[in-house]
Amino acid sequence: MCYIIKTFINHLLILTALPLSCSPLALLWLCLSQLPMSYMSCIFQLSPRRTDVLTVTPWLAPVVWEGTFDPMLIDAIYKPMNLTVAATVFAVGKYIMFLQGFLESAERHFLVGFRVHYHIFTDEPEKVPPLTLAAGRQIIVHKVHKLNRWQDISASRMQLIQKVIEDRVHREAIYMFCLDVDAKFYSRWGAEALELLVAQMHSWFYREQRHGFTYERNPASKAYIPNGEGDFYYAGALFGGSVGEVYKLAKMCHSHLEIDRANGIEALWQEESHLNWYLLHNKPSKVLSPEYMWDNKKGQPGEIKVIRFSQVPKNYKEVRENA
Ligand SMILES: CC(=O)N[C@H]1[C@@H](OP(=O)(O)OP(=O)(O)OC[C@H]2O[C@@H](n3ccc(=O)[nH]c3=O)[C@H](O)[C@@H]2O)O[C@H](CO)[C@H](O)[C@@H]1O
Ligand SMILES: [Mn+2]
Repeated sequence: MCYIIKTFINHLLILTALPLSCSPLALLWLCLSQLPMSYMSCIFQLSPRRTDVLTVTPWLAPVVWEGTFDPMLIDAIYKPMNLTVAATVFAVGKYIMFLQGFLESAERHFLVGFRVHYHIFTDEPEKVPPLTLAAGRQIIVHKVHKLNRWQDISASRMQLIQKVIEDRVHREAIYMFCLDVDAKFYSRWGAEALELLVAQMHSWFYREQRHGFTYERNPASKAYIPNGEGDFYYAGALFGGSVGEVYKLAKMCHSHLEIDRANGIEALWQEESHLNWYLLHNKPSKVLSPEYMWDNKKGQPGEIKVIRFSQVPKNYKEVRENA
């Protein structure tokens, strides 16, 4: 505290020592640009700015909402680490139409200033748009077979995520995120999302009570969550964390999907149901607010100060295989 007061006094002294001919804007800029990190964090962080939403879980994981973090401070901490973050994106069948909008908007808002490896899984590699990416960022294309049912395409992601981590991501990246392709970025989606195991409150369920969540309710399924249990309803469209944690998650969800399949069971929301089971038993160390994967169909209620990433409206019958 002493240090901060001393720094503040120093800044006042700098100000008074400047020639009066300096414009007030230039003075303000000079003053702000001199502020050390500790002083900035004192200004921006030490009073609760969100009291309208849950900002910490009962297991003490932060819930990231606009206003709960200082983006400059976050970047100042993470950028010097020179991290590589992998992102898996599936664009199979007609979903290839979403890829360009996804990638172009990601280049504007997704972990800007970080090294990002986009792992694109598609049955038509020649249709991946030839984009020029920012320095340190690259696209890696993986050819996959198109499965017949959209449910299988969506669920097959767990197995392919597991495999790509084994093949290369474990030595190429520190963190990774697994993202739906039918969405666009609109605003900063940054390093504040990095943690060991990261999940997102589903935009349709963050105000619901537990009994309203669409968990799998069949006790014979490996995704079964009994009534009265559960924390949040997490989105299948976005999860991530350290490469090691995502590997454990994908491997277990894949194995549970296989066990269910062998027993002739398909959970209500396929891999999303298994993801919710996994996250109930392995609590995420950071929870992202619905800002991080919104659905514009819901408008913009007061607590959503920023829409960072949001689903593109689509006609399911047109884009999904065998819908
Ligand atoms: C916001 C959210 O939580 N979305 C989930 C939800 O609806 P969604 O409507 O978001 O599912 P979806 O149709 O977008 O499918 C999920 C993702 O699978 C990929 N894909 C799917 C079909 C296809 O023909 N080609 C293709 O590439 C693509 O990356 C897509 O973004 O339910 C799905 C159940 O299966 C998944 O759990 C989604 O993550
Ligand atoms: Mn989607």
